Amino acid sequence: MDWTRLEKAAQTAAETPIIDRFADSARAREFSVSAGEMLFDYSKTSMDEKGRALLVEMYEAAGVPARREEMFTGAKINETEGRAVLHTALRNLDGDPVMVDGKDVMPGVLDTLNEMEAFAEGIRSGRIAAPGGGAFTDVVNIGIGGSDLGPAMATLAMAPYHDGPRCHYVSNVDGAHINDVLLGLNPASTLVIVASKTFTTIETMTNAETARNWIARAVGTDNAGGHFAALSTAADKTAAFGIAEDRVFGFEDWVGGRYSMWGPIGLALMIAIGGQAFRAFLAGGQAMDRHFRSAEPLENLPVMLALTGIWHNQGLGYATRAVLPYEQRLSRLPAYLQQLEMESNGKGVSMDGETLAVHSGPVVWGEPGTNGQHAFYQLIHQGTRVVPCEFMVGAESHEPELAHQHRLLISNCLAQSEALMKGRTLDEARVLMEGKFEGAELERQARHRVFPGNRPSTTLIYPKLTPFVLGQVIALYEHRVFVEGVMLGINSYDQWGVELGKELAKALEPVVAGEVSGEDKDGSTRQLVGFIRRAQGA
Ligand SMILES: O=P(O)(O)OC[C@H]1O[C@H](O)[C@H](O)[C@@H](O)[C@@H]1O
Repeated sequence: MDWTRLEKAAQTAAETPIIDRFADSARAREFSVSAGEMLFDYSKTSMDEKGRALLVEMYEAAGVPARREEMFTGAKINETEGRAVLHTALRNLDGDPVMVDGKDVMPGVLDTLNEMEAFAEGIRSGRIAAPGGGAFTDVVNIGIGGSDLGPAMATLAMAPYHDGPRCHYVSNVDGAHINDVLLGLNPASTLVIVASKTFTTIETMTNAETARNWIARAVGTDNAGGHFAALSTAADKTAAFGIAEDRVFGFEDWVGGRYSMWGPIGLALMIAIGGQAFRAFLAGGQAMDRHFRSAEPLENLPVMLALTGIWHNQGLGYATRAVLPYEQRLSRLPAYLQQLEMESNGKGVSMDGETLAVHSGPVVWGEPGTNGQHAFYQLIHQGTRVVPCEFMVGAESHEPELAHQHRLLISNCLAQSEALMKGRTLDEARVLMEGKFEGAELERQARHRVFPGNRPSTTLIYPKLTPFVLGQVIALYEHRVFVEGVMLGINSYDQWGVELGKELAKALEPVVAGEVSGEDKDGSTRQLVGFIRRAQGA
């Protein structure tokens, strides 16, 4: 990969102010791409035709199209774990064969989907009732990371379609989390879903134990099992926990945790919105898969989203990107994308173990607009670092009676990208302040009101945040991560970087408990443990 060539091309292109590019009346159209009814406009960036051609050349040279076929057809592209990467099979609703180790995985995927649906509809209708009688009123999903963020994000996003029992999510090992969630619930009518791919994650297993005690105290140990279901790849461990086989929805190791909401990990979402809406969500993902697999690079939305990301991060050195949904119901999307993007592409070595020649994936962060405007946009507009912004907004809302609010929302979204690009010159700021100040004070006041402008942003517009559109958006971001990962030459599907902390936490627990001295620890760690133990009166 000729990263130096990209850096030079990007720096040269960035010398032209973004706004000047609109002298070409075709700029907006030519630097936009659509998939279905969704439009991605990347014209408010410094990317020019030459730079884009280079990016496409690099995309081809990295072998992305061939790798993409390998992913869709079940090759073991997660090389460090020797696994296929087949979350796309979970939304392959037509059941076209997908082979792993010579076996078609689709019959199993579709059977599990049907079983999940039968269970979810049973819970929704009350046909599957609590052991003491009566329908379940509340569902508590206990999981963390990929076993939490997807369904939790989507349950919020799909509020207008939520007609099933209330759904709650507990992830943190901090006892405050489960305590506060359970506080308002009636154990006799609560279903607990233990969601863990491995069924070994300490946070989840600890919370599951707490929930089991809470249920058992109220309904008796014998009845507790009827309040549980499990989502996991580890059938032996779910059985050992005491969850009946017909309450376990399994999946295979070729589904990564952060890619797993399309299958059993999406059960709580399915209970919330029903099987039909959940299938519409899958269909949205499947539509994006087809688009990604067949469209030429310049017509390919995930590819262009990825190439814009590479342009900003590896080309121009912008270390972060902000995801700014103008959609309150996507309030957890930035957190979801943090795991998806940073756990996938935050790697320092390439697939073959060599140190990366360029920076890995960027820091991803964000909040919904307009909230962020009243908080951190100050830095985005006037700070010394450039933060490429990814805006997204629906043309329509679910609240037709509040159309004026939606107009305000859209106007704010579009105004922000316009303001970032245009900025405000010193002359303009001076004119604004004339009459209020004069002389040196006018000069000083004006300078504070200058916006450098020329700050890049992209905007994704979709018709309305339906289950289908949510599926498209999530699959879009998954494929963007894939393309960026292949171009960087890394394995986007392992996560060794989370292991060390887990190991050390395990070793520290007896030190914190005072059972082990901790003499081998560094001075800082010893000091912190000592302080905590004294504060606890130990
Ligand atoms: O689903 P689980 O096996 O409980 O894993 C939950 C999460 O924890 C791990 O540490 C990984 O970093 C995540 O990728 C994963 O989603």
